[in-house]
Amino acid sequence: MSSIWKKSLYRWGIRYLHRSPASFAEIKLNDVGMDKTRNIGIIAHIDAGKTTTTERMLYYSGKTKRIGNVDEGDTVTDYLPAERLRGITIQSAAISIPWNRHKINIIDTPGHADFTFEVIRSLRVLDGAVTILDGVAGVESQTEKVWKQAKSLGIPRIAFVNKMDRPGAGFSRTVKEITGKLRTKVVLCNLPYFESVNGEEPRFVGVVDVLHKKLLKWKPDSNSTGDEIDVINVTEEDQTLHEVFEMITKGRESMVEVLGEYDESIIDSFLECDEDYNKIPVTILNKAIRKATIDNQITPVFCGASFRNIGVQPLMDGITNYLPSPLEANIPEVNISDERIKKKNSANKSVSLVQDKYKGLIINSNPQLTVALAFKVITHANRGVMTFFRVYSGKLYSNTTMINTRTGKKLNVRKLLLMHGDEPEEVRYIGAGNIGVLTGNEDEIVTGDTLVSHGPVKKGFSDLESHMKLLPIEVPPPLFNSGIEPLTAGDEAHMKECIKVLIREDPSLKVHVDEELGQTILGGMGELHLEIVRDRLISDMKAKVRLRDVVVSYKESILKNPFSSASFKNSEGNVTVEVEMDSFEGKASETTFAEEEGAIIFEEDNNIIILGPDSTPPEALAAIEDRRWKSDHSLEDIQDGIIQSSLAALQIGGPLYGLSLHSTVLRIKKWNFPCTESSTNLSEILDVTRRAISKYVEENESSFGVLEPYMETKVYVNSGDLGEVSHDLTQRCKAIITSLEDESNQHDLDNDTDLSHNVYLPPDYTLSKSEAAYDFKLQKVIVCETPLREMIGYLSKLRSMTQGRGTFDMVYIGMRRTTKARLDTIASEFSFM
Ligand SMILES: Nc1nc2c(ncn2[C@@H]2O[C@H](COP(=O)(O)OP(=O)(O)OP(=O)(O)O)[C@@H](O)[C@H]2O)c(=O)[nH]1
Repeated sequence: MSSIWKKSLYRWGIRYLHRSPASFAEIKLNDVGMDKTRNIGIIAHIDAGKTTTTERMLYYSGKTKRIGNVDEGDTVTDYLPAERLRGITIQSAAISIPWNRHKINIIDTPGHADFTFEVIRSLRVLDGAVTILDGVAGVESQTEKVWKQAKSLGIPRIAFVNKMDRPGAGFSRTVKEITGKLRTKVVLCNLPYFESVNGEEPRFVGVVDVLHKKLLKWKPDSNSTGDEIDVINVTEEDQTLHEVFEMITKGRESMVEVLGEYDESIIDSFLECDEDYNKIPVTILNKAIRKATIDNQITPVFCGASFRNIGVQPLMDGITNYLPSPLEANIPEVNISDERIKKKNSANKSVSLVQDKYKGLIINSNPQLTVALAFKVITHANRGVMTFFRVYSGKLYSNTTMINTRTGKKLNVRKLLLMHGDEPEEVRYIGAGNIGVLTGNEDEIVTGDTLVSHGPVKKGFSDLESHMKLLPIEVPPPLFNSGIEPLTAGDEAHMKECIKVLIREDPSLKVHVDEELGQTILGGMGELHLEIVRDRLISDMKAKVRLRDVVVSYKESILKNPFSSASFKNSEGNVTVEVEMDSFEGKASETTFAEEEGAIIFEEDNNIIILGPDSTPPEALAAIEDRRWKSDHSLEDIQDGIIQSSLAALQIGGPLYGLSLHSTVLRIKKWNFPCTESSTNLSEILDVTRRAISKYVEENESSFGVLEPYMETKVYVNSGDLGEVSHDLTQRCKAIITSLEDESNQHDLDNDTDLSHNVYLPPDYTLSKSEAAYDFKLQKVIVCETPLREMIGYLSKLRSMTQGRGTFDMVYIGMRRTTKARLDTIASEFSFM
């Protein structure tokens, strides 16, 4: 009893029978209320199908007239030439689409680990995320990484198990990995449906909608765009669909069990419905799923095959049904700071800016004020500098004034745009909860800046308003370096201009000039990252430059504390600075200091600078007290100057190879400055600080050593290849193997509780019949720690050892000391860093 079930679909709001280009024309996207807005990101491992799925969403919403394909290089979201050429996403594209009388602002993010920063900055402005998983590969490393980041920001997620059409796809296996590796409870909204025609292998043709008790089948025809869906009512009486009915009943039963833990209304409804799972109304279930998802208690799971145009529309419904509106989202903290230097309070070890925290202030208590976060700055070939921002409160209007609270500078808001991939739409304002673009203001805004405005009202900014700061965006450290030089001296000015543009766009790209060698060094997240930078410089920006080989980013650090300090005085003897150094392991932000109550602690590039509580000269404090302070510079100016100068000195480098210092604690033990004289120059204390640090470094050269980046590496191989691959890892790659595990149960090792225990998991039909399933059972995971340098080009080596079957992934774990033996091998690479 198959029917095209048009009317009922509309009743539950789904518009997926006929794509209607004008479906939302009656409602202007910019006027959709906050409650009907969804800011979502699409996150996943590389190649899981994010762009493919996004393209379908654009098409079904009526936003595009044809489906773009990654493999043909004609997608809307991957619009950079480098993206289309490589078939990967590099920049997060922002696009607004209508669906279900809602507006979905989608950000399609890159999956490659080299572009993790792009994902992090996008996550900061999202209210919810769709995690796309490859049904064959399951939960991959980058998915785990971005999932954790989304979780730490409190962003609710739904999961989409994609590529269900591929041989070896395992829905239930992937769900087990979701619960195991991602540690979340799940509610399975859709189950995969396979059909066998004429005794052929079963083919994935649709999904079982557990909530609505329907079977949704898409046309298997390869020319079908997936607009038409055969919607079949599943009832107990229909014997032909007996199996599907069973799936729905079991699916609902486990849904009720999982949701019942959070929501009593589910249990009440179950009892009212004579304990019949199939009688519980959809509205009750939907409400409970929505609440538990927004509270980050569960993850709703959908499945499909985007490439075959199967299963995308129910996922879109899931977005509007279960992900939060900006009103329900986890609003980032707002800090009010009147300090120009970052302070870290030793008592709570927080690196956030001190002073009062007004959590939730923006939306709730000051709706008139417009507060926005600039999360991305790009330079467009025709439109110039474009700043992507998210408005958290109020409305940002064109032709008004705003203040950048980082610099305290007032800026003009000229043109405002809503972006649809590369297509702009000029608008008069962008309201709270939305993502927009402002043009102009070159060099005035960088990623992470907070922008405050009074909207169209002309008035000045109070002290409080001009010091508001939304939680900043953390920039990961660069792991690879490459020297860059102009082809001729005449090309240098243009090279510098181009680098400036790239750095403004991408804060994970670092530039450093080695004064001694006269060499400019670019630092990036990976080989691909720097390769793309080179392509952009040479092909897009026409810079005449040469980039040297990409090498790992090494650092120097003090390895043993000599318990001495160094002091430096200027020639008149009235400015002095005394310093000492120490080191720490791990992340600066997680390092604790026992006795630093009252100290100013500044952290950058994983170095910590401490202005101890007793470092300020008692004469200076007395001069402030007795109003004898005459200097043109305040105490804060001097402290700020000392910190900035220390930072520069740490960048200049260590005594061994001139590599920048890392994991170093620099203590300013004492400083003095003639504050009762007006004419003293601030630059004097900056110079003395730098010289005191150089003196310390020179005097303690023997205590310094080299650090190199280490990765936690997971290598996936068949058991037959285990011996050769392990041997190669330990011998050639200098790996320390920490464990050897079976792929199939790897996720259960760390955690005893099986979060999938009461979830109904249908049999994975395709698995037992496919070669891939066989491989999966035999797959082993070698978990090890490796120096990053030895992993360059590892994939091709691994492939040749495993007949192309082995894969690996790695995550940066920190800088480690380089052994003497390794130093001899790698020291030649230091010359161009
Ligand atoms: N068989 C099959 N292939 C798919 C499916 N979805 C995507 N693909 C293919 O998988 C490859 C990767 O798809 P993308 O959409 O570029 O994946 P992505 O996650 O956006 O990749 P990055 O942007 O590079 O991170 C392409 O060759 C797609 O055609 C699917 O449902 N089934």
